[in-house]
Formats: sequence, structure tokens, C-alpha cells
Amino acid sequence: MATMESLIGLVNRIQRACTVLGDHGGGGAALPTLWEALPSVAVVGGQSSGKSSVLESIVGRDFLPRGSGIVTRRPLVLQLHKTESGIQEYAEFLHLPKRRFTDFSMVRNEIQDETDRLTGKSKQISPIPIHLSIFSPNVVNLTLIDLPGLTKVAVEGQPESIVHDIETMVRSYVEKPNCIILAITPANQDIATSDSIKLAREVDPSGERTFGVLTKLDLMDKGTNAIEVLEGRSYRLQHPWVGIVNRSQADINKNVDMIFARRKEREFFATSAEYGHLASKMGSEYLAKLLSKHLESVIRARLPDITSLINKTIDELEAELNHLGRSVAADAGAQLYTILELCRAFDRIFKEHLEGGRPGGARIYGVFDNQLPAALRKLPFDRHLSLQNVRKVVSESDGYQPHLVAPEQGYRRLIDGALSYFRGPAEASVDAVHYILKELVRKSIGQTQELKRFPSLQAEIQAAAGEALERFREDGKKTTLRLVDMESSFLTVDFFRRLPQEAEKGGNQAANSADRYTEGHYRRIGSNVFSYVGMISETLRNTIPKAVVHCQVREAKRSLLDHFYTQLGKMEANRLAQLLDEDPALMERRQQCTRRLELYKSARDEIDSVSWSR
Ligand SMILES: Nc1nc2c(ncn2[C@@H]2O[C@H](COP(=O)(O)OP(=O)(O)OP(=O)(O)O)[C@@H](O)[C@H]2O)c(=O)[nH]1
Repeated sequence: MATMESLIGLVNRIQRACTVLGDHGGGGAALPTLWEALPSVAVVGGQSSGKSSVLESIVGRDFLPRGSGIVTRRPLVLQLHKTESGIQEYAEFLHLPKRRFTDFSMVRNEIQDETDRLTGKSKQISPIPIHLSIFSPNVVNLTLIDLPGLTKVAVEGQPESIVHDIETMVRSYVEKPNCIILAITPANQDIATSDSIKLAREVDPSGERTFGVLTKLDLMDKGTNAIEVLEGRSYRLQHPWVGIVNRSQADINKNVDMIFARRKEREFFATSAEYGHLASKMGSEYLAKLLSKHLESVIRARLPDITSLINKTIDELEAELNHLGRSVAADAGAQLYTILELCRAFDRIFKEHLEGGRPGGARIYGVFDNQLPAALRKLPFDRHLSLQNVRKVVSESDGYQPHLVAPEQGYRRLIDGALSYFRGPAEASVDAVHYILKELVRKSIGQTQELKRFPSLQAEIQAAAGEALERFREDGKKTTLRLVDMESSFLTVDFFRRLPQEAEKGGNQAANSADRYTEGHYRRIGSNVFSYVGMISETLRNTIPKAVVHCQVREAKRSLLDHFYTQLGKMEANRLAQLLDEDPALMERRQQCTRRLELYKSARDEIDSVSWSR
């Protein structure tokens, strides 16, 4: 079995580690606190009930600030470490790790200064504890938390809210199931009106973690005594009540020393007619031993829970840290490598969208299969090739000399005019695919888990990909428009050769030029042009998608970030670091997790070392 020293010492060390990490249970921490799992003893009582006196006599030293009003304004975590006899007593603050206090009045000043440091001179209170360790042969191993005295009225200079604030703070400590409550009540006050008992009853109705302490037994009116309370009949708790006689104000003024006061207290009980039979279970020394023993047994009982909490939390923290990712390397080479890896991760996802595995690629096909054919069908060739327009264009082309066999010029103009309509759908296809690709870039960035941490790099990839897509779009437009232009630069000769020759077909030699200008003639021209244009439309319906895929989709797949990679290669180290700037909230979270993980791991090591010594 682990010794008492090692068990309480273990908890002491873990508590100190908790405080260093800001895990002190006082505030509403977002992460589970180990502190809350550790047993501790909190001293609770109304103002002037004798809290400081009890603490000091347990320690056997004067070291707490005195004065009027609310003196204790931050929790004081007091860890007592028993040393071998003959060694000089000293105190140490966690916030001043290098300094050993042997003069205890300096300890008092430091508590005052350190309280003011956080709360200002405003006499506000703060839940962040001050940690004080006392190493002495005259103490037992014990951790006590001194809390501000419960009060009913604010003192001058202190805000009204302080009454409520103090209660809230004290409550936040004592309501934790692992908190042992040392409830101080002065004997010269009716126990029914005791603030500490009232609060203790609320948070610990069964009284299993409450120790009742009755102070000022020497100040009771003549003829009255506290036997009913001390023997547990007035107010029953699971643990026996302990009566205490501290130094009076007069003793303090006379600088009566602590060791002497302890002796006087012992004598008080030993010689008391009322309390003589309880003498061995009264007094501050007895209280210290009682608490220490109880604390030890509680720790022993809680140790398996604490260990499993620690193990569970370590697992959780490690999982979260994995999820958050490693922190970024510091040197430029490693950073460049990281950036390239992240870009590749993005690129992989982007490709999956295009090639299948993720949705998106099908939308591009939708452009070719639906939008483009629909747009081609809607082109206003009816209007362009109306009888009226055909006649107009053909006669304009003929000029003063009407065409003799077929209106060559007229055909050309009508065809050129019709072909120019194809530019619209060609450009629209390029644009439609451009927007789909842009959207897929955006989606892929969002879906790249590894990139989540790096908002700057996300923006940069988005911009670089955007620029690249813009270049591809330019190229796509040029190429598709060229396809259209190519159609007007050379007409398909065969088509026209295959057209039936009107003159021959008619077989009417009498047919003269006058006949050529009939409606039927123009209608035929119109319908010939119409079927030629239909043929072109069919061709473009097939070639525009090829051009779009060639210039945009294939390039996006192949070289979306090529340009960006070249830029990266030329970047200065600090620019690379900037790209890897993480979301500050995330960095903060990782740091918190890392520190907490260290705490829990060191706590686990501590516990392991204690288990070994069993
Ligand atoms: N005679 C006698 N006086 C006591 C006893 N306990 C405390 N006192 C006196 O009561 C006064 C208040 O005691 P403190 O120990 O300062 O009480 P406290 O609860 O810490 O007070 P605050 O920190 O102001 O809330 C001091 O003058 C003590 O000397 C006691 O058992 N007997």
C-alpha cells in the first residue's frame, strides 16, 4: 500500500500541475478538468468565523493577511508538506518558484500583493487560486483551500454584487463531489444561522463530505456549552464535529506564538469540565490529523477512477490532436513540402470530381448533352432564312448583275450570316464549363480535410486555380470560335455539288432568268442554306465539346496548379510561412490540447510511480 505521504503528495503534485496549466476548476473551462477529479479540502465559513485562525493553527504559523472587510479575495490553495524534523520551515509560491520564504510575514505580504495583482485595488474577487506550499516538520500532508468568507453585506468600497459573487465562487468549489468541506461555525453563534452549514447542507445533504468545525468555544456565554453540537445531536454529520480554540484578538495583538497557542488549546480541552471527555478528539492538531487521514482514504478510493479518467482523457486528447494535425514545421524546405502535399491532396479530390468517384463531372457532360444542343436548336435560322431575307440578301449580293445560274455570292453571305449565330452557343458552352470547374475547385477545397487548418493557403489555392481556369477559358473561347470561323472560311464543296441543278431538273429550256426570281427559287435557296447550316450545326455539336474538354477540362486535370507551383518555388521563406498561417482559434485549441495532454501524461506517470512504491 502506498504511504500517506506518497498519496497526498501525489495529489499535491497533480494539483500544482493543474494550476500551472490554468486547470483549477474555478472557471467554466471548456475542457474536462483533472482538478475536479482530485479530492481537496475547502474551508468555508462566514466572515470572522475563524477560518484564517483554523488554517493558521493547522499549519502552526501566522501567515494569512488580516484586516477588516473581505480579506481573502482569491482562493488560496495551501499545500502542506511534512518534512523531517530539524529542517527549517519554509514556504513557496507557485508563481514565484525560485523564492523560499522563511519569514512568514513576507508570505502574508505576498498573498496580499498577489491577490491585488489579479483583482486590482478594486477589492474585486477572482476565482483563480494562489498556490502556496508550506514545508515544515510541524504539519501533516494536507491540501486546504481557503475561500473568501461568506458575507451578507458588502463593505464600503466593494460592489454590491460581491455578496453574490463570493457565494457563487465558494459554491463552485464545494459543489464538486470530490471536495471535502470544512464548515466553520463560531460556537458563540446559533448553529441554525451558520452560513457554512447552510451551504454544506445544500451541496452535501447526506453530510458525508462535510466536517463541522466549531470555533470560539472559549467565547461562549457562561453557563452555556456546545456539547449538543460536538456530540452530534444538534446537527448530525457523518463525521464527528471538532471543537477548536484559536487565539483571541488579544492574543494576536500580544503576538502569542502558535506553538504556545496550541498548547493552550490542548490545556483548554484537557481541563474543561464540559469537554474533558472529548479532549482527545478536539483541537486543531487533531483536526489536521483527522483531515489528513480522511483525505488519504478518499484519494485511495478515488485512485482507480482518477486513473481511468486520466487514461480516457489522454485517448480523447490524442484523438483530437490527430484530428487537428501536427503543428507546422519551421524551416522553409519542410514548409514548401507541406504546401505541395496539401496542394496535391486538393488536386486529388478535384480530379475525383472530374473523373468520377465524386459528383460534378456529370454536370460537364450535361452541358454537352443538353445545354449545347438546346442552344443550337434555338438559333433563329427560320428568321435568317425567311423568304424575305433570302431575297434581300441574294439581290444585294447580285448587285447590278443578277446571278445567272446560282447566286454564289448570295449563298456565301447567307451562310456567313448563319454561321455567326454559332458563336453564341460556342462561348456559352465554354462559360458554362468554366463555372462548373470553378465550383468544383471551391467544393474540393472545402472537402480537403488537410486544408481545413490553413485558411490562407485555401484562399491562395482558390485564387491560383481561379486564374488558371480563367486562362483555360480564354483558350477555350479562342478554340471554339476558331472552329466556327473555320466553317466560314471554306465551305464543304461536296454539299453544293450534290445539290440538284435546278435548270437541268426543271428540264424546261424556256425557263429563263425571269423564272429564277420566283418565290420557289428563293425558297429553294433558303432551304439549301438551311440544310447546309444544319450539317454545320451537327458538326459543331460534336466539335465544340471536344474543344472545350481539350482546352479546359483536360488542362484543369493536368495543370491546374502548375503555375502556382512555379510561383511557390520562387517564394521567400516568410511568404511560405504566411501561406501556412493557421486559423488562430485552431492553433489555440491545439496548444491547449497539447498542454493538457502533457498534464495528464505527467499525472499518469506520477500515479504509476506511486503504484510502484506500493
Ligand atoms: N477567543 C477566540 N477568538 C477567536 C477564535 N477564533 C477566531 N477568533 C478571533 O476572531 C476573529 C476573526 O478570526 P479570523 O480567523 O480572522 O476569522 P476569518 O473567518 O478568517 O475572518 P475573515 O477572513 O475576515 O472572514 C479574530 O480576531 C480571531 O482572533 C477562538 O477560537 N477564540
